[in-house]
Amino acid sequence: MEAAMSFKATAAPAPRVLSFQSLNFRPKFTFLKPPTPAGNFMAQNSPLCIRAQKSELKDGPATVSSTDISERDALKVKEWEIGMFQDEIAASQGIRIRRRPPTGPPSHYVGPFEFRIQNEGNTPRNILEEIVWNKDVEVSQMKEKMPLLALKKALDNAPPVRDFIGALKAANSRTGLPGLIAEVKKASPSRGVLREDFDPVEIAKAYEKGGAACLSVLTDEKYFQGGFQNLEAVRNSGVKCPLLCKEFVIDAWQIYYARTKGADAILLIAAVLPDLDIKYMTKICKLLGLTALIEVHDEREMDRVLGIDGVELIGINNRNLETFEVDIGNTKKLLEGERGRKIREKGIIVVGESGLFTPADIAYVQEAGVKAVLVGESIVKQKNPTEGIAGLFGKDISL
Ligand SMILES: O=C(O)c1ccccc1NCC(=O)[C@H](O)[C@H](O)COP(=O)(O)O
Repeated sequence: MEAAMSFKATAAPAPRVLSFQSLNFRPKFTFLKPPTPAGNFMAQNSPLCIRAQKSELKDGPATVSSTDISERDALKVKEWEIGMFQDEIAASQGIRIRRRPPTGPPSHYVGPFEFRIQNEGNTPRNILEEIVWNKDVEVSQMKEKMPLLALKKALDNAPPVRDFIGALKAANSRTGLPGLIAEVKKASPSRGVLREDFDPVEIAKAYEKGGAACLSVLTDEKYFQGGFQNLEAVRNSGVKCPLLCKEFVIDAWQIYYARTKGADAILLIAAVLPDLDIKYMTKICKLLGLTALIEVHDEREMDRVLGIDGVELIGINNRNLETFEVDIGNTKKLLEGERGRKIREKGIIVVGESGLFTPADIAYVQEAGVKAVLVGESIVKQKNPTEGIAGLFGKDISL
């Protein structure tokens, strides 16, 4: 396993620089241009594509004496302010997930009780927020080991991209049933370990044999016991189904990384990413030939995503990632009325995700309007996942 992949997200994020809050220090922000076809891509760090201008750091802001504050400290101040700015934008779009702990020490901090109480905002509000905060640390460490330039070079050796949406449409027309994205998933925060004897390649082959159109491979290690080594192994195993990299993407760097490991598609979660991120990341996906599966969970997220040009594939998650509650009625609710009409008009393919166990569940979400489904637990838990697929659809869909 290469160095970048051996990382486990246990390290604590760098503490925020609280003492600078009181300084009257206003940064200028630069919204970077989207990537050009020539690959003139600059925003390798900030998901919101916002950068403090470096020249400003050199001269120092007018309101703070440049002898008081080193360039390094100034950079920290800017990073802190940019972080605040990101969360403000996200909150204005109804996003409750903060990108990182707002102040003070990280959640793992075990120092004096009073200090912990003062900083209790640093405790994640729910599991999704905890995952995102860990991912923030993990990604920044991985980026240090493998900067974007190196990743771009690695793209030359990546296997060719396969048509994810094409495979779903073909399966749908062939069987008259939703195309199946079968998930290679060992464990999850809500269900614990789903399968002890977990061999990702064996499971992937069994899924393909059972008629899966595409596969979803969990790459998060800490919460799902997945990994990029699984994605790479499945990709190199001869399995032909296009692969979704099931990650918690917070940074465009991860999209490049997923492509170098053989992904054909990647998940973007609207509960985590503001519109600007989704727009920007969708463009990067297009540039790399990847399909973006944009996941929504409620009406507000669906409306935001429907307002974004170029969206081709939307997943409706029946699992509330903050509470773990699963309700397949969610798919129906989000496809009713004007939203369903807009989706059909735009030719967007909808994927029903999570909590699908029986042929009746499949029929229900198909009736609601989905052309594809994403299924993990109900098939990965079966001794023979090939038979698990037949059981889920009520018939052999490999024919
Ligand atoms: O599954 C979880 O517990 C979970 C928790 C936090 C964030 C994401 C989570 N799951 C991702 C998914 O939505 C599912 O893996 C996927 O849709 C398949 O669901 P299922 O068929 O119910 O395994």
